[in-house]
Amino acid sequence: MLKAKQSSEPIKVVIRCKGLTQRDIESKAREAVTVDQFSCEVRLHDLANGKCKKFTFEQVYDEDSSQKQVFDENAADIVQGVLGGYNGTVISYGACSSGKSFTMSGSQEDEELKGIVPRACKIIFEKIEEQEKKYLVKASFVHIYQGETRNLIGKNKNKSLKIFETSDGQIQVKDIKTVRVRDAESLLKVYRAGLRNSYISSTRMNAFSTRSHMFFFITIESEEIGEDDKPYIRKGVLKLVDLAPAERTRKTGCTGERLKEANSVNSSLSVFGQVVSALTSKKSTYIPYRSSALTTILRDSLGGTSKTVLFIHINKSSYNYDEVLFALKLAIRAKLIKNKPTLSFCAIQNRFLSSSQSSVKMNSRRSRGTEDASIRCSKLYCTKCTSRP
Ligand SMILES: Nc1ncnc2c1ncn2[C@@H]1O[C@H](COP(=O)(O)OP(=O)(O)OP(=O)(O)O)[C@@H](O)[C@H]1O
Repeated sequence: MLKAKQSSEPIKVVIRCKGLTQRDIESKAREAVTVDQFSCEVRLHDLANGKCKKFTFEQVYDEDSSQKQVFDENAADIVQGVLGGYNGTVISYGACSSGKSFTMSGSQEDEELKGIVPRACKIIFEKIEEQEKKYLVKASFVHIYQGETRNLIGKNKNKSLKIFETSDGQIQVKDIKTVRVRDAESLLKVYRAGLRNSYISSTRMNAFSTRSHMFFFITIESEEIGEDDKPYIRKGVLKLVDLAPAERTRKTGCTGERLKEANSVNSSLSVFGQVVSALTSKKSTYIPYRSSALTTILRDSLGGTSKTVLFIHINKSSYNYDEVLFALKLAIRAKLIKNKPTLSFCAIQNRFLSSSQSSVKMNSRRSRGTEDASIRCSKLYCTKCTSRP
């Protein structure tokens, strides 16, 4: 694989605030966070002693931000990049009930409240329709529950899947279920089917709290004829990641199985924080990606070749002061992570997408047992890889 020198760019860190809930108001909580959307400053007020901490980011959304605005200004470019042959990642991080799933999934019924995933599904096929090229779109949906990676779709949902590294350094999930899709509706159907299988429980903070880290992968390949009249393939993988909440168990009041889940999530999020710290510290010589399944899967997204947006969600209530401070400190560090987005553009020996099918063309080659979540070059059809500006 020939690799041109890629320029590095920081990952984009976006703060999204959620206002006081009825419950906050009833419990006499006050707003501890104020936002200046023009200067992109978040101010965290310690109401007990009148002190205020200030943090500045590239993009900050107050509670009145619309789902469309959030998608258009942050995720649309990532989706466009994936259609063009880059890997792209959107990560939704935050404490319990801070709005992570609202940002990723949103409402299924109300068009205006639809989140990033349904909007991405729609726009992918709108863009494909505008092109002359042939496309192949595939989806996978896995989650990490109590440290184990499992399919959220397909038959074997209880099987623990192995994550491994190939000889050329790619991270793969063995036996990941992959579905080929022809339109936005089928893609969204895969997502919804997976969501129905996800683990959601009621906690003191949220009646529908996510108990596992969820990864929806959309792989897009397109075929085109290059300037040398030979066929080429572009391949990009979109990772849409809804993390389980960083949770103070004394606040959420969980016990038994819920407590085990929370401890497992907290430990993987702690490794997430360590990876962010290691990537942004001049002193560190080792990045502990392998210390959790979560960071192993996210290796390409944090300090790798993906274009990445990290949403940090915060509750404005004074009740959440400690969690907000923790999340903002993580966000400030994450701003310093640099990725090197790399185009996957491979010459192939034969055209592999049939011209008799419309819009999205299906690949006739046999599917492999293992599908890759972050592959840059499939040896199945690659004769050489190169990069284009
Ligand atoms: N920006 C927002 N505007 C309006 N409602 C919101 C917003 N963010 C979150 N909500 C509402 O707050 C509630 C909790 O949000 P959500 O389930 O997305 O939180 P979460 O961070 O995913 O929670 P958990 O970590 O417990 O799974 C939901 O009812 C959701 O609709």
